[in-house]
Amino acid sequence: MIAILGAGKMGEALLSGVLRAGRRPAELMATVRREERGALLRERYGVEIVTNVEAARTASTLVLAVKPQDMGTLLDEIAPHVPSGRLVISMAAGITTGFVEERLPAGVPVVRVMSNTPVLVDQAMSVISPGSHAGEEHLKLAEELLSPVGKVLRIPESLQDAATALSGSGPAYFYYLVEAMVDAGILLGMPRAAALEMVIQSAVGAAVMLRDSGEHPVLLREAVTSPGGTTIAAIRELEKHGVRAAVLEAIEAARDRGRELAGG
Ligand SMILES: NC(=O)C1=CN([C@@H]2O[C@H](COP(=O)(O)OP(=O)(O)OC[C@H]3O[C@@H](n4cnc5c(N)ncnc54)[C@H](O)[C@@H]3O)[C@@H](O)[C@H]2O)C=CC1
Ligand SMILES: O=C(O)[C@@H]1CCC=N1
Repeated sequence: MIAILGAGKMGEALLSGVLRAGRRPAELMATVRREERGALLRERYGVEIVTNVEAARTASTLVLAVKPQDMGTLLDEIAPHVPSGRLVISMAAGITTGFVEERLPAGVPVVRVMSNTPVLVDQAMSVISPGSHAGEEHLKLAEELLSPVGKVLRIPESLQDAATALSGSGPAYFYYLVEAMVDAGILLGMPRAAALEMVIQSAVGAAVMLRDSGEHPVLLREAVTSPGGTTIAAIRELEKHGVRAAVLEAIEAARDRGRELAGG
């Protein structure tokens, strides 16, 4: 039995993905804060909605999907009810396995995961790290849970905040770029719907080429950039406005914010 504690955006996305991957609703349970949310999840997925304490007592795998700021309260609530041998998977940004371990009974295996919203379309990037009591079998269980909804990569926990900044938040940066490009289309007099279609298809085409060609992104960009042509005129402006430096600083800021989150 897998329990998702705090089934909000990420928790629901994982729940739906696990069901798409073939698990039965009877193998899953979820917890929520608001009753209406529970009713909606029960109706949408047919899963049982239980209390955090019931989930902790019953499920063999507990997936903690509340916001980092709510993690301490949730752990204090479930700690007396988590029997040994349970696997605890934490999905929260910034929360270390040490933070979880010190609030749970000694020896509980904890795996830290950073996934992202493309879980919803089975294209997530999930990076996982073991806590001090998690072994190969626990990492395998986490991989089993996450691989049907995307790629899974093992990394040392020291890189988790960087992964959060890169791939956890990553989809937001691409959406932001798409928004800005559509605005540029509007500036140039393009109807919004047409601009959006062009930008989305260019993004999908570029993403599929990146994933499937095996070519380095620099080579793919160079192939678009004709001598004396249009693309280099745009690239010159991007360089002039320090877009690359802005990306480096933005992702570093996201990493630093992740480091602060466990502190509240
Ligand atoms: N949104 C994103 O793109 C990503 C989020 N994350 C992480 O996933 C976690 C969840 O994020 P979201 O799904 O975006 O947040 P969310 O706010 O949509 O979901 C959290 C849910 O937990 C519920 N909750 C809070 N305390 C509770 C408690 N004590 N018992 C039961 N339910 C409780 C809330 O009512 C809410 O529905 C966060 O820790 C975040 O850092 C990770 C990767 C990407
Ligand atoms: O913005 C956040 O804090 C969460 C973590 C990664 C993506 N969203």
